[in-house]
Amino acid sequence: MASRPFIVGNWKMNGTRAMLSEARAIDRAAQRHMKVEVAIAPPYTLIHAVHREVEQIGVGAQDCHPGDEGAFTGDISAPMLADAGAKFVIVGHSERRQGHAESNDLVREKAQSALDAGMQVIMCCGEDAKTREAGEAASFVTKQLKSSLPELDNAGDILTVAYEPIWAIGTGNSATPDDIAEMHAEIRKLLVKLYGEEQGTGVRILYGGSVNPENAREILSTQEVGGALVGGASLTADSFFGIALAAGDAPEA
Ligand SMILES: O=C[C@H](O)COP(=O)(O)O
Repeated sequence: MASRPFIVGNWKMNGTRAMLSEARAIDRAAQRHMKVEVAIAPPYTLIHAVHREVEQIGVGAQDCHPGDEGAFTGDISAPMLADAGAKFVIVGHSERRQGHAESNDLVREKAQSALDAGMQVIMCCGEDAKTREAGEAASFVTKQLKSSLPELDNAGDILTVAYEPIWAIGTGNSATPDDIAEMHAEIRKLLVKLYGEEQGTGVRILYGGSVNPENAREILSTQEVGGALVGGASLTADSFFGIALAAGDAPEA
């Protein structure tokens, strides 16, 4: 089982070169707090620049096309991302699944493409409010995940799962520790079933959805939470590192 908590900032469609100073500040803080693994996924336009500026943190992408190259105007392939310095790709984020009508099959192809290009994958999953209210959150998420995950021999080394209930994203309304623990236990069961005991328990399961420096400690000490996928609060080094500090017992910066 990977031991260090993994704190990933998803900058979404935010950031110009002016944000490179935040990336540098996050990197400096990460160099002082090695008990936590820190990464950011800036927009495509900043991946190479961030990669060149940082030493300690991981740099990844927020999506990729499933193909390697071709006539796909506006798309970016996994090999291009790897070439730009990306070490991982987030796939299946609800903002892609909903806003771009991405199916589980497409998400799985994207994940495979990222892995083929030598990168790791952060696979997102999560239910909407209606599904949770209907009491179907666990069955929805496990089905979504099962259909989105590629076949793997070494899942523990190259795969991270991020549980992000859609109703918690950007709302200030994070899921309760009990709800998170319950869902992560279901996800862990599925991972062990798909990849076997050793590899399945090695996959880190992140929680995402309104994580901030104030609620991070409670969320990150919840059973089976291996880290956080952070949106809004990852946009400044101060708030993002407040979360990273809560993830470990590192001294204050
Ligand atoms: O990828 C990150 C998640 O969508 C969470 O976003 P948030 O922290 O702004 O709620």
